[in-house]
Formats: sequence, structure tokens, C-alpha cells
Amino acid sequence: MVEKLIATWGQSPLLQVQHVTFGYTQQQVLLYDVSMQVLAGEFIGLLGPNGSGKTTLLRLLSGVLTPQQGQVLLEGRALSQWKQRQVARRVAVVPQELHMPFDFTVEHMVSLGRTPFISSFWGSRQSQDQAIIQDAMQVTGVSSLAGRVFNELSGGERQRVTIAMALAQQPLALLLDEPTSHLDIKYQIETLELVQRLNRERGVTVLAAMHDLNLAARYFPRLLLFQRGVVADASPAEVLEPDLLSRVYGIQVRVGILRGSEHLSVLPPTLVDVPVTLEHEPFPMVHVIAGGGSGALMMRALADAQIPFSAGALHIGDSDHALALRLAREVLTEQPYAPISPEILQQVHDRLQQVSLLIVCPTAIGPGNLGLLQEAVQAARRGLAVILVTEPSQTDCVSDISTLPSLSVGELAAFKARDYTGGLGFQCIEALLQAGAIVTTSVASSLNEVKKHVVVSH
Ligand SMILES: Nc1ncnc2c1ncn2[C@@H]1O[C@H](COP(=O)(O)OP(=O)(O)OP(=O)(O)O)[C@@H](O)[C@H]1O
Repeated sequence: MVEKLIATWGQSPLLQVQHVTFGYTQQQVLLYDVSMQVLAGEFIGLLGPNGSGKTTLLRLLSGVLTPQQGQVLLEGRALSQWKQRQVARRVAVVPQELHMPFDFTVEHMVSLGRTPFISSFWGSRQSQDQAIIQDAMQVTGVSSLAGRVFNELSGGERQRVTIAMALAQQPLALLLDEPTSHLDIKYQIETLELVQRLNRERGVTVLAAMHDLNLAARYFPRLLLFQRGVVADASPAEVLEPDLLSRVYGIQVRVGILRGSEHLSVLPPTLVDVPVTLEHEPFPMVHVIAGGGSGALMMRALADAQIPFSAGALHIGDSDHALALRLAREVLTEQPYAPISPEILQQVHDRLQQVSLLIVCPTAIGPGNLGLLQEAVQAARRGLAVILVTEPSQTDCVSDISTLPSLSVGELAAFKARDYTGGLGFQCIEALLQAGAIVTTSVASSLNEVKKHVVVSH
């Protein structure tokens, strides 16, 4: 890993996704503020549950889709500034499945990969093109199928022809969308070995969406775990972490190295060696309300102190949501931009009845998350202990400090500055204080308060 970092040090990215927001409709945001990058020569596995946006990310990277906000850069230049043909000469996509409306032969199919290089629709192929087509068929092992009809091939054969077609584009990067789905184990391995060879021997950069976590662990030194945003981006050992997988995929798994193997394996739990399941673990006694990065330090401090906690509701795409998926025992999740729905508020309500402490981090309060504070007020009035974490400000232009004599002018100003609800949010803060909430101004003092309420087990 260190060698890899040194090797890629200072290398400019081949592909960059910068703060990209995208939805198939204006009303429904699918990806929110996503950033990631791919260096030339990398071999990356893209993981994520069904519907997590993997294909959408690949389509954005290849320019088939355009971000609503943010940008995708190819070799440092926005995709919007490249001609489609120029992009196709650098980035080739291998789709999940390719259905051809005509009975094209394999050779014809592979030759279609040269289209971006032919100067006009009527342009003829040069002998150089023919050599590239033959080479693409040879390296993917489909030369013997050259005269066969593509639609009549087996799934594995079709997959290799599709890769040959992409290779005929002579791309710098191959974006593969689940290249092993629908294939038996032999073809799965053959396909990944082929793609690995192309990466190692020809320097083709590879980003492949994968469902099989074991194959991903075996082949890819870098894994991107995606759930409508990047949840984790690291080596298999760091990404294939049981708690993280259970939060993202909603499954319990065991991860370890099988005897005689050199890579991690992800297995379902067995009856004999049942890992500690969430049901058996102590229920988190602390709940965190955060958002916009306001909970990052607090959640890390709780995790470091091994205090289990739940968090939310947090929006997909919010950095606190991504962090909570890693650190919290349970995360109540809301769609990007959407106001917290009544169903999710009910879950927050239920959670606050079960915990013994609520931590409210200094998040901005808007109409969308006001309901969370209202739930907090109800819970505080029922007797739940609440810690209000604040960042004191230097401003002291607050006229009504007298209603809350225990707070400093700076603390009051900080609460008011975060209220975008015309005062309703601040009323909740007042109600929380009147119900006995404690105000803390540092993570250390918050943690001390937390330890008074929960038993810390090590
Ligand atoms: N053309 C489209 N129009 C509207 N919604 C779409 C379109 N394509 C995908 N979606 C929706 O966007 C979401 C993400 O889809 P996407 O195909 O990117 O996910 P994925 O991670 O590749 O899923 P899978 O692993 O099942 O292939 C899904 O809810 C899907 O229904």
C-alpha cells in the first residue's frame, strides 16, 4: 500500500468526480456531492448494494450522463469540454449486458469499437484498424469466434467479445459494469484474469462494479464502497469490515482469511461460529443528532471510547451520514435533501424512548430537520438526559439572554446563528435547556458527561 502511495504520489488523476450531484429527475437526488478520483493505471473494484448508484457513477464517468452540479474531469479537463469521440478514445464502457438488434458477427461487433477513430460516417477502416481489431480479439481469446453471430454466443463468450469491442477503442480506462454477473465461476475468473492482465501488461486503468465481495477482495487492491456516495475507499482489509458491510448491505457476515488463501473471504455466519449479532450486542444507550459534519468529532470520540451509539436521522450524501455508517451501531437514514419524513421521525421517536442519553451536535436547523429537535424536546420533557454541544461564538449581540441565564452570550449567539427556521429551532433549544439539557463546548467535556450516563465496557 505504501509502495503504491509512493508510486502514485504527484500523479494527476485520469478521472475525477468533483462534488457531483445527480438525479434522474429534478425532484429525486440520487447522488449528492460525490467526489472520487481514479489515477492512471489503477485497478479498482466498485462495490455497493443494488440500486446504490454504481452504474450511474460509471455513466457519469463516461459522459453518458451529465451532473446537475459539480463536474467530472478527464485528464484534468471537464468532460463537457471534450468531444464525445475524444472521450470514447480514452474511456470505454463494458455494459452489464449487450443485446444487438441485428445478427452481427463477432468480428463486426469488435470492429464497432473503432468507430471513434473513423473520421466520418462513410470513412473506411485502415489496415491499422484491422490490426487493432485482430489484436483485441486475440488478447480476449475470441479470435476463433470471429465468424459466429454475437447473439448466439454464451454469456461468457459475449462478455469477452464486449471487452474486445471496448479494447478496440484502445482506451486508457475500462469502466466495467458488473463484468461477472450472469457468468459461471469459470467465466467469472477468466474475465477478471483477463481484465487484470490488461491492467498489468497494457496499463489499462480499470474501474469495475462488482457484486461478488470475495472476487473483489481477491482481485482489486483498492475498493470503493458506494451507497449513493463513497462510504469507504481503501484496501479490501479496510473496506470489507463486517460492521460496515452489515450497515451498507444490511447483512451479517464474517470476514477472515481462509486457510491456505492469501486474501480475505466474506462468508455468511454459520451456526457453529456465530459472530456477535447486533441483536445480542448491548443496545446503544446513546443517540446522536448531527448533520453537515457537526457530529464528526463527537462520533469519532464515542467510537474511540467504545461507547456504542445510534445516529440520525441523517441524509444520504451528508458527511456525517457516511461517517455514521462506519462508526454508529445503527443509522436512521433519510433521502438527500428531503425533509425528515414522518416514518423516519417515528423511528427517531422510538429510538429516543430506548436510549438513556441524547447528544445534539451543533448542526444547522432548517425546516427539513426541525422535526428532529421537536422529537428531542419531547424526549427531554419525558426525562431523557440531553447534551447540547455548541461552538461558542464571539458575537454578543443577543438581546434576550435573560431568558436563559445559564448560557453565555457567545453560546446563545452560536445557537441563534444556526437557526434557519425563523426562531422555531431556537425555541426548541430553549425548551431543551428548560428541560435540563446540559451545554458542552468541547468533545472532551461532552465525553465526560456521556460517561456519567453510560457504563463503558472494554
Ligand atoms: N434511466 C433511469 N431513470 C430513472 N431512474 C433510474 C435510471 N437508471 C437507474 N435509475 C435508478 O437509480 C438508482 C440507482 O441505479 P443504478 O443502476 O445506478 O444502481 P446500481 O448500484 O448499479 O444497481 P445494481 O447493482 O442493481 O445494478 C436505482 O434506484 C434505479 O432505479
